[in-house]
Amino acid sequence: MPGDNVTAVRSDLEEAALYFHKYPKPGKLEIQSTKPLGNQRDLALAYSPGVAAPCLEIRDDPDTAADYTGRANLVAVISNGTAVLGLGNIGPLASKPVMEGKAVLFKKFAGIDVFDIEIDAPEIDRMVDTIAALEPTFGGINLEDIKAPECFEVEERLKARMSIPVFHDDQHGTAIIVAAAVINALEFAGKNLPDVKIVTSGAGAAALACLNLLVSMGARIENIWVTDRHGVAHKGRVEEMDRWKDPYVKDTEARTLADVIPGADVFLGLSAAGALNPELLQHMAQKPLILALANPTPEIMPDVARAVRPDAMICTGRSDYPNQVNNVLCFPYIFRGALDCGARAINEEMKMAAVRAIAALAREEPSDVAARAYTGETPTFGPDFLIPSPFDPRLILRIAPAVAKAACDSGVASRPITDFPAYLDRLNRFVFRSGLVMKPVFSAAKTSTAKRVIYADGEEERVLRAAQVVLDEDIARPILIGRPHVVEVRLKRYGLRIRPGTDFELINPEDDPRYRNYVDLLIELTGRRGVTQEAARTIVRTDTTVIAALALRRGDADAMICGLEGRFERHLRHVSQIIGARPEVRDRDLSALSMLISTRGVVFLTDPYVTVDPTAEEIAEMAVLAAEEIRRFGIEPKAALVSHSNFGSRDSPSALKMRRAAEILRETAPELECDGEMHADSALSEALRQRIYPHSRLKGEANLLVFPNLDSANIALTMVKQMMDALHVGPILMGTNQPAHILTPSVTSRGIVNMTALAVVEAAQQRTEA
Ligand SMILES: NC(=O)C1=CN([C@@H]2O[C@H](COP(=O)(O)OP(=O)(O)OC[C@H]3O[C@@H](n4cnc5c(N)ncnc54)[C@H](OP(=O)(O)O)[C@@H]3O)[C@@H](O)[C@H]2O)C=CC1
Ligand SMILES: CC(=O)C(=O)O
Ligand SMILES: [Mg+2]
Repeated sequence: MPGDNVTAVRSDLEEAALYFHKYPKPGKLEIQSTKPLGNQRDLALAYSPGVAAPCLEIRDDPDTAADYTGRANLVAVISNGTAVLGLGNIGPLASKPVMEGKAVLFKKFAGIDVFDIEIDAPEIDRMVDTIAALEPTFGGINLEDIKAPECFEVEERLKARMSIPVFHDDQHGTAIIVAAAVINALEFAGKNLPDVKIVTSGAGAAALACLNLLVSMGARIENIWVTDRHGVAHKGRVEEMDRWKDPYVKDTEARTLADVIPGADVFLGLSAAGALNPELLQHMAQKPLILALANPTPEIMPDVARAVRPDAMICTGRSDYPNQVNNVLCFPYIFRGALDCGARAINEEMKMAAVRAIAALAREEPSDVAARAYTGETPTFGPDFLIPSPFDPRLILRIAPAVAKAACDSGVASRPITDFPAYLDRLNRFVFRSGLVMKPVFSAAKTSTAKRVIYADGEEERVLRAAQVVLDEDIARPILIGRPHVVEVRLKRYGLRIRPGTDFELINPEDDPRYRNYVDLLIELTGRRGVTQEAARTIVRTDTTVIAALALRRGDADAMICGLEGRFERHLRHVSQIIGARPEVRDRDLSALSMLISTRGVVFLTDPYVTVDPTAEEIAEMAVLAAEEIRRFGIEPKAALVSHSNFGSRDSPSALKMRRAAEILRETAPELECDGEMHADSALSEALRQRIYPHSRLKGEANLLVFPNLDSANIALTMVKQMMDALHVGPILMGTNQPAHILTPSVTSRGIVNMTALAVVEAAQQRTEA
């Protein structure tokens, strides 16, 4: 009955996905203007009468559309809804969430703008005519979730008619990533592509394109067996046969998947949930490769497959298991490369370049920067790491240039790239501008050996929500300080699944067995500063920041997070007294670093929270500590000592202080790319800096701004944050003897998760150094 499924019990993930899509605004994307529209003049430029000028330029020279409109960076993700994931023919309207999803992935991973277009066109002619008519709007067409065999003819005819890349993602995006996984898996298993037996479940868009690409790479047709819902594609079969399946038809008595799977080296599932019976795996060859790629539920779940074949290499299309073989690893970057050189098509050379780049990236030794980012825990090439993770920031840096180069070499680029190092530099800047900057920290946190994070504000809704996320994501093992009855009621109220005891440890400030020890430690640490026995007892009962710091100091936790309520200075006083400073900064104040992530990029600021008026020596030290912290993100620091004076233009005390700090840094930290004193705009613009002082040691854009005092740093932080709608990660407290962070009352639950990941990475690093 229609609507029956509405009453079906939804999983937590389904509930969360519905909420995610509905709030705070329905859907996943919106249009944003890239030009100011603040006054009459702007209106006259953007719209009538000014807009006529670019219109006429484009009329006279169509190539200038790339200069005057967003077309060269705009892709259409188009579906008719006939094969949506593995959900089948659910229609164009119901496909819209998937297409919006592809659109945001294009934007996030490769900075490409997308209009998602869902068309009511089940028939080939209508689909082709509709899509071909869109050519003036777009720089490329990404066909999505259109069923076989119609998709093959649609793509063929559009490629012939259109002069922009037309790429059916489910065919070629999938084929490229499958080919990369196959290359790497076979190397690991010690097998050769021409010799391996490949059996498919599915003979649709994705499966046939994968086979065609593997054949072009050396797989032999006689070793390939294709099955679908009607069984083996065999000679004489009439059901669901077409000219695209014909090359794989076998003259055979075999009829079912069970008949053909014995001895198979590769199972390629691009069909539907549960299509592979686990028992069949027993008959596959040694070290088989199982690609169970149906979405959202694979042909077989990895743990079920692993139980039957411990020697297997297993891949799925999902993000919650190792080896995610999903076309998201390909489509953003192949289009990035194609658009950047104005490719008129995506040809075989470009596809092969993508295959090689992806396969090579999985085996690549981590670069210095990546190794730092992953704190040496980068998964290395092997059965559980056959292909890179979708969040690897190097994907765009490897795939896009390889694809663009192949386009230029094969003659399809209308704007060939001549300076590849400069192109790579541009892509690098994109990586650091996107929120991907937090990803290496999350990866490192997941593999950290020091995961116990204690939260002073354990009754707070934001902390409870963050605790749920860090547990789900395996980032940390939370210890919450809070009264059990309060925590319990709130967990229920917010619909959170985590429970004390089983999922996290709870310290009851009113009654905890460790209370005596904590009081003794506090007296020991502060006794000489006049804290009496009675005062210590009261403090430990009432101040959760003190409890968190004492727990950390005693080794009951690896890192602490506090500061959601009350004044920063109060928390800082406790942290300073109980945790203290690292030996090398013991005679100085602690300091803080903040990261701002906006659409314009990532910038770090120090010190917006702690030291009111630091000396030149303290400023130099802060810069060194901040640089160390920034390297944790896999970013090479470029520091500017900012001032109202620009390279000696003023001689006020604070200008002299910053000049002196620059001198100290030149002597004590020559490896740090750093200069000053300078204006903030000179720091952020190489062109401006060059005009004033062409010999600066700082090249490109500074990513670390070191301020002369608390006022300037804090005002800059809050102003930029507000005006740029930037995400604040921090404050990151620097110089403490153990990882301890004092957040601010305005921090969001997402901010707490970010700081937790960072604290866990710091704790792991300290443990390694100890
Ligand atoms: N991981 C990834 O990156 C990708 C995964 N996919 C997944 O692959 C699957 C197929 O997508 P696509 O090729 O675009 O769709 P198509 O509709 O073009 O093809 C589906 C194929 O699967 C077959 N099939 C369906 N159900 C079964 C079953 N129970 N047993 C055996 N065969 C079956 C169909 O056979 P018949 O014709 O007899 O119905 C058809 O051959 C989907 O689950 C999709 O999510 C697709 C692209 C990328
Ligand atoms: C990943 C994808 O494109 C699909 O499952 O259809
Ligand atoms: Mg798809």
